[in-house]
Amino acid sequence: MASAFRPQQARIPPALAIPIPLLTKAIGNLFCFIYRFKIGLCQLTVTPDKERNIKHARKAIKEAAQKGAQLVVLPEIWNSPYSNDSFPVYAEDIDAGHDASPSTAMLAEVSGQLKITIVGGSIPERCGDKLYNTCCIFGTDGKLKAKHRKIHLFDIDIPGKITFMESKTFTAGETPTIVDTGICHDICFEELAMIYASRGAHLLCYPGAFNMTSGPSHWELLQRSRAADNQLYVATCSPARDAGAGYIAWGHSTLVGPFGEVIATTEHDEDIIIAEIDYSILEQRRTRLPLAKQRRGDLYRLVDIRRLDAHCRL
Ligand SMILES: NC(=O)CCC(=O)C(=O)O
Repeated sequence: MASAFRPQQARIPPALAIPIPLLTKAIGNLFCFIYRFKIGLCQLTVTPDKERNIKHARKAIKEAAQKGAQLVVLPEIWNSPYSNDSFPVYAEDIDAGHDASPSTAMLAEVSGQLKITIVGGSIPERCGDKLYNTCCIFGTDGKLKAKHRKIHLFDIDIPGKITFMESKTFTAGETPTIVDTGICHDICFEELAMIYASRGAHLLCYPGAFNMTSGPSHWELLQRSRAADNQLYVATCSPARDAGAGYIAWGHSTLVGPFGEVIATTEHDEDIIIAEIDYSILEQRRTRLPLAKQRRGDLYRLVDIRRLDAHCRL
């Protein structure tokens, strides 16, 4: 997830602020009234057996929670192989209820049971005749807080290296999600991260499946850039690497801090990273290096088109 944590929330007395998240406000905004909490990044192996993938994710979420994580993040496309042939087969109609979506049913059950927030990576979503690459965020009450459809589909063609066209099967989402999560390729777009930051996000989560070409060159660089530019935390969660898969994931799930520093990371095998996030350092760092104040709004400006759209439900 990326949990938005807005300035007025800093007035909440610390006694209330630690450690229980008193959650959520209306219309999709997820507010975590806490300064410090543990995040769990579950870098999972993904197989063609969907039932196994769901059971496996459930087990990993429980393990992360037992280790103290109050917010757990799963990888991009964790219930299905990452392939255009598989997406339509594994897709679930999330809006049609738990029977039609065993993957999100599990997330709802576990988040409520363990009283944790889950950023459910992403799964292929079927909506009418369209497919989306969709991340569902569940609150501590087990309720769906937001659904983010990947906005920037991953189309790449580097001859001899990698060709993958998500747009062959997926339709792009149209709305930035105020719970402030992106999916994978969304991390390449600084404007999106800036919009989230300007709306008060202190943590951006990107479930992501980079590959053996873009992973080594860009994965860490992009996370650290998004974090340093916007002075916030960035969390990424990848599938574990399967060298035999059609699309080989890079792995290296990571938490980056507001100076662009890597706080915790892993290699490419299955792993659960547990790391602490401390929102209180954000204000201190933003005071010491006041990028937001130094920005030259007289020379350049980011236009948040959705904010101007009166019909947009945030
Ligand atoms: N699944 C993805 O969106 C991969 C993104 C990626 O590798 C990139 O370079 O961007």
